[in-house]
Amino acid sequence: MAPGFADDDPLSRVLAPPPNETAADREARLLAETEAKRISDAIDEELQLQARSDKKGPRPMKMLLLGQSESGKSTTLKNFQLLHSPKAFHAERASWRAVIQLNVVRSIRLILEAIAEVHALQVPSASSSPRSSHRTLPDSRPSSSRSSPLADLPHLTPEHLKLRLRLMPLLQVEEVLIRKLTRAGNTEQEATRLTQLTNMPDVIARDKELAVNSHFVWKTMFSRIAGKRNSSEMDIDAIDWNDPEDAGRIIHACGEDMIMLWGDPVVHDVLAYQKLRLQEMPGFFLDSLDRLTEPRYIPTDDDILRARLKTLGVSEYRFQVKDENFSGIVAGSREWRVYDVGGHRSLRAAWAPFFDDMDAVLFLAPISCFDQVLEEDPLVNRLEDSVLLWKSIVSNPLLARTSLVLFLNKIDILQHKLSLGIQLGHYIVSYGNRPNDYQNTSTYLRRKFSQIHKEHSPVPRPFYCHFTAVTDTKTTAHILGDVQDTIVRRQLQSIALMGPDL
Ligand SMILES: Nc1nc2c(ncn2[C@@H]2O[C@H](COP(=O)(O)OP(=O)(O)OP(=O)(O)O)[C@@H](O)[C@H]2O)c(=O)[nH]1
Ligand SMILES: [Mg+2]
Repeated sequence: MAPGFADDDPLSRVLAPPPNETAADREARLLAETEAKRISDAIDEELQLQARSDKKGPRPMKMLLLGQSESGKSTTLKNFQLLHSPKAFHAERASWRAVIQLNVVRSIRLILEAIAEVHALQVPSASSSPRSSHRTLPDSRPSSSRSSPLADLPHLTPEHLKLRLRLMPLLQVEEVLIRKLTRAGNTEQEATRLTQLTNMPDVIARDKELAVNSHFVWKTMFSRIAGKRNSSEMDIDAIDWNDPEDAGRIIHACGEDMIMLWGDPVVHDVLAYQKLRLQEMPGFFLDSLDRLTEPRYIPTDDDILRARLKTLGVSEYRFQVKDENFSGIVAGSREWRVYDVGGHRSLRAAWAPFFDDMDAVLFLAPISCFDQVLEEDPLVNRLEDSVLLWKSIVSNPLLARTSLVLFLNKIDILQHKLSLGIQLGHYIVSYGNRPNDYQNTSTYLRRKFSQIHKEHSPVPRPFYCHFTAVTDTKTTAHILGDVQDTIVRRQLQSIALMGPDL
C-alpha cells in the first residue's frame, strides 16, 4: 500500500502527488495550489455577497449606468468595486495588466501610423493609414482632420524611420493579446449585427479596439494564463513571469525605444500636425512608460481605473453596502445591484428592457468632448450626442419616477483643454463669446443639462448633478457615498408617501 493516503479513497489517490515528484515539480504544484485557492477565495467572496443578499433583508437597490461610449460608466463601476468589493477588485489585477499593455501598444501603434502618414506626404510612394475619431475638429463643422498645410510638415529623419521599424514587433504583441482575449469567447467581429443580448459575443475586436460582453469570461481567461504562480491578498504575484508568451517581455525589450519615441519633439510635431491628442484619449499611459515597461510591472489601482476596455451588452454587479455609507439612515447593510451597459450607438437598444425596474439611473456626460465626434458617426459632435441622449432619458415615461443622477464627467480633461486655449464657443455656438474658463463653461453646461431635465421630465423631480473625474478614486468615493445616500433617502421617502404596503 502506498503510504500517506487512505488505501480505498479514489479521490485521495487522484489528488495525491506522484511518488516520483521532483523538488521543482513539488514547488510548482504548491504554487498552483496556492493560486487556485486565491481564485477560489475571490469567488467565495462574491458567492457570500450573493448568499447574504438572498437572505431576507431590505430590498436591493438597483442602479443603471448610462451614457455614450467612453463616458466613464465602467470606470464608475470600478470605483464601486474598489469601495465595496476590494478583494475581488484586487484579484483582477493580473487581467487588467493585459488590458493596460494593450492600451499602451495601441497608443504606440497610433504614433507609428501618424509617422507613416507624414512620411507618405514627404515621400508620396509610402503608404498611409486610417484616421481616428479622436482627432479633433478644427471648428464647429465636422471636417477633414488633415487640414494642415504641407509647408508645415514635420521633419522626419532616417532615425525616426529606424525607430519606427524597431517598434514594429509591438504590433504583434497587440495581435497576440487580442487573440488571447478573443479566444476566450465567441469571435464574431461585427457588433452592429448583434441586437439580442443573448446573442452577443463575449469579446470582439473591431478596428483593434477590444470590447467585452461577459465580465467573467475574459478575466477568467487571464487568470488562467497568468495565474500559475504563488499568490498574495493583493494578487501581486499572480503573474507567470516565466511565461514565454507574456507580452511584458517584448514591451520591456522595446521600453527604451518607446520612451525615446514619446520623448521626441518631432514625434509630438507629427501628432500635432495630425491633430492627434493622445493624452486625452482613453487608455493613455505613455507618461508612465518608465514604470509600465519595467520587467515586473504590476498595475496600481489608478492604472486599473484608467485602463480602457469597451463594454458590450449589459452586466449586473452586486455589492453589499454597509451602514456607514448611509449616514445611519437605515440599519444593517443593503445590497446594491449596479448595471453597466455598452454606450456605443448600436448597443443602446439593449438598455430599454432594464428601465422599468430601476431605483436610479446614473447618467454620465463627458463634458470634455465638446470638440470631438462620435467614433460610430463622424458627423455627430460627442457633446451634442450626450445632450440628446440625456433628453431621451429624462423624458422616458418608464423612468418618470426613477431617481436620476447626472455626472458631468471628465472635468480634468475639460480643464486641460481650456488651458490649451480650445474655445467651447467654437463648437457650441450658443456659448458665444463668454469667458472660456472652467467656472463659466462648467456652469453653462450644468445649466444646459438642468434645463433639459426641467423641461422634459414627465413629472417634476429633483436634479442631482455632480462634476466628476471618475478616474480620481478619492473624490469619486465621496461623491458615490452622497449619491447612494440620496437615492436611499428618496426611496424611503417614496415608500413613506405610498404607504407601508407598497
Ligand atoms: N481623464 C479621465 N479619464 C476618464 C474619466 N472617466 C473615464 N475616463 C477614461 O475614459 C475611458 C473610457 O471610460 P469607460 O468607463 O471605459 O467608458 P464607458 O462609458 O464604459 O464606455 P463603453 O463601455 O464603450 O460604453 C477609460 O480609459 C477611463 O479611464 C475622467 O473623468 N477623466
Ligand atoms: Mg464600459
